[in-house]
Amino acid sequence: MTAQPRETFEARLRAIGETRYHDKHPFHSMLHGGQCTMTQVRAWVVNRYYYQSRIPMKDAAFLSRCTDPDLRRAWRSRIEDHDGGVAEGGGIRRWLKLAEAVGLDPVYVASTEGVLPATRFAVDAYVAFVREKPMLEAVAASLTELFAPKIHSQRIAGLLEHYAFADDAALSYFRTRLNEAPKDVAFGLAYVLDHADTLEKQDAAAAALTFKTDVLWSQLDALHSAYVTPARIPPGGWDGETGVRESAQYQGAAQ
Ligand SMILES: O=C(O)c1cc(C(=O)O)c2c(n1)C(=O)C(=O)c1cc(C(=O)O)[nH]c1-2
Repeated sequence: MTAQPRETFEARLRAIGETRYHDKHPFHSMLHGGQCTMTQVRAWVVNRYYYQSRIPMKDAAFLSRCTDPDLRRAWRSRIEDHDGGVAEGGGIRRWLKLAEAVGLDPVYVASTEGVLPATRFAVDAYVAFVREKPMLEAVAASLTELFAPKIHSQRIAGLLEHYAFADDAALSYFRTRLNEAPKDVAFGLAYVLDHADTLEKQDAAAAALTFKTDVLWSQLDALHSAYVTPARIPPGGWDGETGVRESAQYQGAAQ
């Protein structure tokens, strides 16, 4: 079957974000609107660390299958963005700065103990998807980043306005992503538009992007179910206390 015209296919991909991206999730409205308690903010930081920690692993899985040196060269900066160098670190270290700012022990957060089972399943499914699926689908799955700069900007503004822990140092992860993501997404989008040259491949790429929106949405469903009243923390989930520093300034309700 004939492929959709490039513009129609791009609009189709963007429409997936319009309807399914996790900026529409109620947990994000609470977080960005200042309605989260500090326990809920900490639960988000603990769980989202797992996603951060697995992103460079999924990019390494991608690179391990990649036979084209040009594609490898373009892709490898994603790992550098998250891991950085020994001295300065990268996105993972910046996420742990956020963990400290909200009163969590970064060693506890980095241990990934307390990560909700559903978060683990969702994130591990993303890594497995990138390891196993055709390269086109693996790239297409990363295109949720098309929609990430908007949510990162909303998050910076919302956290600064509503929470006492938030300052430029605590939020440096998100500011840095605003600079890093556009180059990744421009490359990824061009790759998908160029390589999805049949309707079947376009359908597969759209399905991969939809799958990825599910990966993101499921993580927030897990948080909402565990930590928003009527809270139901599953066995193994963070208990709201472990890893909270005694000196944590920001106890109690959102501030
Ligand atoms: O805060 C967010 O909502 C958000 C979403 C996404 C995304 O859409 O997958 C990423 C990020 N942040 C992010 O910081 C990041 O480094 C990242 C990498 C990837 C990816 O799939 O390779 N997505 C995302």
